Amino acid sequence: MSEIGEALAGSEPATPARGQEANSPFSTSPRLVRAAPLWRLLGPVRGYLIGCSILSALGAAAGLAPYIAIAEIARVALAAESVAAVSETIWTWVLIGIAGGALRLVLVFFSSRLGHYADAEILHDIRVKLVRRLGVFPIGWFRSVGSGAVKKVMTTDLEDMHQLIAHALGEIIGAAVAIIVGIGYLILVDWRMTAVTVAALLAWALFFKVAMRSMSLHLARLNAAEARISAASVEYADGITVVKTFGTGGRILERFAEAVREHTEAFRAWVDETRYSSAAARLLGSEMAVLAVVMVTGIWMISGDAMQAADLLPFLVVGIGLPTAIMPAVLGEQGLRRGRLAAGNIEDLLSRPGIPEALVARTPNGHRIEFDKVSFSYDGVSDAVSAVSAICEPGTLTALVGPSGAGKSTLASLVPRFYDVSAGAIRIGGTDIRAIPTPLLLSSMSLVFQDVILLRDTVRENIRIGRPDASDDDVRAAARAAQVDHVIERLPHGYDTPLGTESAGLSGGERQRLTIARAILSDAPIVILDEATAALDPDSESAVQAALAELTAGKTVLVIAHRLHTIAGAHQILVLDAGKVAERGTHAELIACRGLYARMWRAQQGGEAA
Ligand SMILES: Nc1ncnc2c1ncn2[C@@H]1O[C@H](COP(=O)(O)OP(=O)(O)OP(=O)(O)O)[C@@H](O)[C@H]1O
Repeated sequence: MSEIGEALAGSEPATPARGQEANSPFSTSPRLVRAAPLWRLLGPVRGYLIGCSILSALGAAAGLAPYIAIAEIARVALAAESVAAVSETIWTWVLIGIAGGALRLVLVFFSSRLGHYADAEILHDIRVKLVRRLGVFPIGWFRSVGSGAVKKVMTTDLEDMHQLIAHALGEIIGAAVAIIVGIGYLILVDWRMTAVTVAALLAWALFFKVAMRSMSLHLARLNAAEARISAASVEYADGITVVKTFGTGGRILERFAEAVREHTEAFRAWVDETRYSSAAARLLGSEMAVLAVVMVTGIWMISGDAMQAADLLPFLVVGIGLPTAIMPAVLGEQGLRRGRLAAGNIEDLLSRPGIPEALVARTPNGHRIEFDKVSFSYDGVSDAVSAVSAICEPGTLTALVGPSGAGKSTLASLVPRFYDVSAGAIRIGGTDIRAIPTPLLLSSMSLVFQDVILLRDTVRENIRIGRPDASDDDVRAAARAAQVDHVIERLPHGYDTPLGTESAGLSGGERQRLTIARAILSDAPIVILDEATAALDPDSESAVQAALAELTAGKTVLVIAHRLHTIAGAHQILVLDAGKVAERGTHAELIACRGLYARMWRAQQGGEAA
């Protein structure tokens, strides 16, 4: 529990996101790409980015100097009677050209460094915020959204942010400044020729705009498809055992294929939409097209004495370079668009409400659990748990039994607030659990679930999660109490053996006892067990039962059990049926009343005897 508690302790209050649209990884509707989330997210590094932009702008302006110098040298030389007469001016332009080129290198270098500083800082900041935020989401949210969608935000969206901050921003600003300075210079040379050149560029821009018309929509569709592929891949990897066992992977592979198909279709639609206009734009925007326009107009003006021949040179040197300068701006714009989309997704995740925390936090007085007319519905339509009332006293064991789907796991998961009750209240020590700070609530209970979750860490650290400050001796004592000490000693590096996904070859029962050792170490006063001894062989089961007896002694214990003989000694048994408490009492009382429990007991005894 304490790892969850720690994540929660570091949580930050949610920042409400303004003006957000329904968005991709967490919904299927396409997002409107907006700048506001990006602007807010980049808040901490705006200083760096402004510096990076200024240096990039100055670098781009300086980068034009060599071209302008070449054009000016040619103009001066052509206009002069002898080159010797203008040699001083020519050398000045040579120096300006060389200095401009050198300055550009220096400025671009520092601009890029600032961009990467900003990138490293903001991505670290966002990653930390995201991880903290994930810690405050109700577990139910992860189940409904899928870890693949979260993974997409943590990988693809962060990569898009990196591309934007470290590369696209500088490229866009550099290109914009190069175009403005270039056009400004050409206006000084001849405004009429400049007008013709700019008109050619505008025609190109128009074609490109048409080509990019539905880019935003397609990008959102591609984005959503990527999220689905990611979710399906994670599902496939998680369920690989089932997939291999049954050969085809059935629905999982179908979902994966569906996501890939959707991605291909979205990509094809995007290519179809843009291929003609983009090809035409490329042709019109190529240097040759602009050169043709400049040459024809220039020669026409020169032959009509409307312009001097030397004035054509700047248009040939600088003017035809403008389309080349536009491309980085266009590519950078795509980076900006992706970055804005990514920022929207990230902000969505950061602003998603976590578990609501009470304004006035209260501390429970003891560890008595009280269910007071508790109802809960997953879909808001039908109740999975309906008006359940019960009291679990400290030092007693309450068992939840009932047919499959009766609501046992749901009721148990309401106690650690994996979900919040829809009606009624759960109190611990007389305090509504919604008023208890979540880290305190979670640290007051040990949860031992059917799914054994071991982390990629040593055996020792896997147990120590239960109490991070526990000494090695405490860890060993907990392992002994959980009957797993001798198993650990036999591992290649004992307590220092790293556990991978295969958990160093530990059996199911041994893995379960490891998590029980973790719970014993945390020594929380409330224990919730969900099917802890399911699917074990008799030897493992008796070892696990002994470990559990050690864990639960003197605690407030809530056990979900299918095999009734394991809870026949419970102080109280709640028999759930269709979300309601159908019967309650001790084993003897329930057998005597010959109801649902007695039937289940007889059926199991018969089954076991057979
Ligand atoms: N995450 C979920 N989303 C929607 N419905 C759910 C979810 N989990 C359970 N349910 C539904 O809620 C009801 C109660 O399920 P729950 O898992 O609590 O029953 P259970 O008694 O623990 O069953 P089992 O013994 O089979 O584990 C069932 O109808 C189930 O389909």
